[in-house]
Amino acid sequence: MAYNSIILRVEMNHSLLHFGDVAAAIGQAGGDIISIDVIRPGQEHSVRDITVDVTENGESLVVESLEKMDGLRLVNVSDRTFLAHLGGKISVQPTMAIRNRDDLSRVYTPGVARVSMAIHESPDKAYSLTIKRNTVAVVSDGTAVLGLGDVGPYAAAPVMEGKAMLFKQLAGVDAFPICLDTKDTEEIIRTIKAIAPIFGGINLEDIASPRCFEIEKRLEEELEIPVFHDDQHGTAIVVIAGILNALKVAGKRIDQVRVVVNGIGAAGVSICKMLLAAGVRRLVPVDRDGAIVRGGSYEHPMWQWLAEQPQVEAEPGKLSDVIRGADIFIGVSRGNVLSAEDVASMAPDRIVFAMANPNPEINPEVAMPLVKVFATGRSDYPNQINNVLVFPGVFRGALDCRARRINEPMKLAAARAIASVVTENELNEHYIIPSIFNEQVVAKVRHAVVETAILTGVARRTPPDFR
Ligand SMILES: NC(=O)C1=CN([C@@H]2O[C@H](COP(=O)(O)OP(=O)(O)OC[C@H]3O[C@@H](n4cnc5c(N)ncnc54)[C@H](O)[C@@H]3O)[C@@H](O)[C@H]2O)C=CC1
Ligand SMILES: CC(=O)C(=O)O
Ligand SMILES: [Mg+2]
Repeated sequence: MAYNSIILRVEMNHSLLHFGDVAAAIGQAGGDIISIDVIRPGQEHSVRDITVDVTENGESLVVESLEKMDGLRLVNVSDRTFLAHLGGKISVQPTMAIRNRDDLSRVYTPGVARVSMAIHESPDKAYSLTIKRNTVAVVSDGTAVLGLGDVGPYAAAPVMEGKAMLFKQLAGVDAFPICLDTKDTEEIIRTIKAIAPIFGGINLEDIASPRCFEIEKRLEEELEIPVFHDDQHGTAIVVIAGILNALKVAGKRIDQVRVVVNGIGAAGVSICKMLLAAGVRRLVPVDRDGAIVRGGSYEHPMWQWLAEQPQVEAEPGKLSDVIRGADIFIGVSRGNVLSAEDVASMAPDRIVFAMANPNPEINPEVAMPLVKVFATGRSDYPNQINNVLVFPGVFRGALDCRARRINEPMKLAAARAIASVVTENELNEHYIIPSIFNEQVVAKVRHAVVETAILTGVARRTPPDFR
């Protein structure tokens, strides 16, 4: 069950009610009291902040029940999630203070001019003398934000700020959100190329398909820094990591399972490609109109590519037809598109990854009793399959070895590294993927990425710990 956390500021008249009455009313309305802070004590009146977890639609029930109470005034209701966003979630900090004119003349004019000329003469020095070596742009046009769809660049910003926080906290990478007010492929490419000089890497985020494929391909060809579409490759890498471990739990082999991938957009295409590279022999890609079949003809270039792969099944049908007998369902589509009957029709010891955000393809409470292994993209259930396990370590590694690009062997190595964090002894149906707070994740992904970049010749520098 998903929860929101709210803070209720209440003023109580003690001649008419006690705190126990208020706590009971909150409990009866479905709220779970987490903490109580006395803001203003008093014999006759007091003011308290009560922090309460409520179900996604439960806030109004709690508020209504308190509003009905004699002797209680509800001063304010605040949502802790919104409070965490006030003023945005990141800021820029200088690396030194400017305390006097001497400092000023070194970090700014006239001293800075010598540094500019040094970079002008030798552009590579941008890596040692500017923020380039540790800075990534998180770029979105706001057209496929989580599973919310085309909500625009302003609404995309909180998600991109969140990604920037995670880059910094988990991997020490300085990431900056760039939300573009254009949906034009050429303009997006031109803009990213124009801002690239200050960045050591480009993380594309929540850009709708199919334009995301062209944007990434062109930028990879035309820029000398790594470009990585997180929703495609970050997601595919973490899915492969999860599948490798889930198959061990289910006692199945990757070359023997039948896999249904629902939602063949940015994430779905990349997942399908990586599943094929990892050895899947029976694949059923499904989008809104049903299965994408071998031999079919499609306008979408990546669907056409899928239709030409020998491992893709030729049988047409809607999701509820083609899911019958499948060993694995991977959803990267929309919330609530998979029914309990669909899941029950799959093969025994089935694996379901329902990864649409924020609402998975099926309610976890409904699905969990029906499957061997269940995972979502969310942090409030076991087995969080989320690309946050990937992008911090991948960019840490790519920046440290100054990789020109992030190639397929580097992605597969990252997936294996994530899977390896869960040891054979620890592995079980509720623990197939490590937590994002497990410190080994970034370290192992970084190591795998650097090692493979060096082996495949895309590294332009060998980090000291690899010499
Ligand atoms: N857990 C994680 O780490 C990640 C989760 N996601 C989630 O996956 C979903 C898709 O993300 P993207 O690929 O970036 O979006 P996208 O917009 O590129 O692709 C979504 C695809 O789903 C299809 N679709 C929509 N409704 C469908 C239905 N009822 N049945 C079958 N297909 C349907 C669309 O036609 C489209 O092809 C979103 O909910 C997103 O939040 C995406 C990336 C990472
Ligand atoms: C996690 C993520 O990147 C998404 O849901 O779009
Ligand atoms: Mg995303």
